[in-house]
Amino acid sequence: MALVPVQLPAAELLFDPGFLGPQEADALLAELTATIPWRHEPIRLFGKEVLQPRLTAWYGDAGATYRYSGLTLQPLPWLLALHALRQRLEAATGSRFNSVLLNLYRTGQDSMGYHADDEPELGPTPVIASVTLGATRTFRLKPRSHLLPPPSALSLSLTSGSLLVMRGLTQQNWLHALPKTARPVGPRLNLTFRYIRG
Ligand SMILES: O=C(O)CCC(=O)C(=O)O
Ligand SMILES: [Fe+2]
Repeated sequence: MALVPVQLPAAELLFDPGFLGPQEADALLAELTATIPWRHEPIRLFGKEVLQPRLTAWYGDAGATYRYSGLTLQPLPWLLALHALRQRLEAATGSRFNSVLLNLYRTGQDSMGYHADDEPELGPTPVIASVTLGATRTFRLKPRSHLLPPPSALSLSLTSGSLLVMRGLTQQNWLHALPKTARPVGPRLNLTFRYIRG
């Protein structure tokens, strides 16, 4: 399948529900779930130290260090499967990536709050390629408060094997989140490929 634009004001969003086939997505989910040294990182939230509601891992080229929420993450060297996925994403998007953040949402209680991927090392108009494996979860985008009149929020159902690309002004004008769900859902693994400026 192919990347198709998703209409969103003051943003550039593309979606391909079939970037990976179902069997390929299942096989990659099983391999990565088993082989990644998952970390459960603390973050500071309103001055208090708490554990993130998800497991994470960071892979990339040497030197692609990533700072967020007071953490400095050193990348692990590329696994073969992640390196191969990076090459396919570079071909599909025409953009380069030197790192990937993996998030494992173990259950519907794991989540990610509203944020923008707007760390300085990503630059002003980052290209973020987001691949989903496993359970379908709802991804939400809401406009930042400076967008007037405020456009409507958007919910996208991110299914296994799908690819969502956020680029252009998306991070400057919108926030995104992966909310908890009360539905009983299995694990979901999300990979966001990024380019960190050295
Ligand atoms: O899990 C997702 O779909 C979103 C992950 C995300 O926003 C991030 O890693 O910055
Ligand atoms: Fe994000």
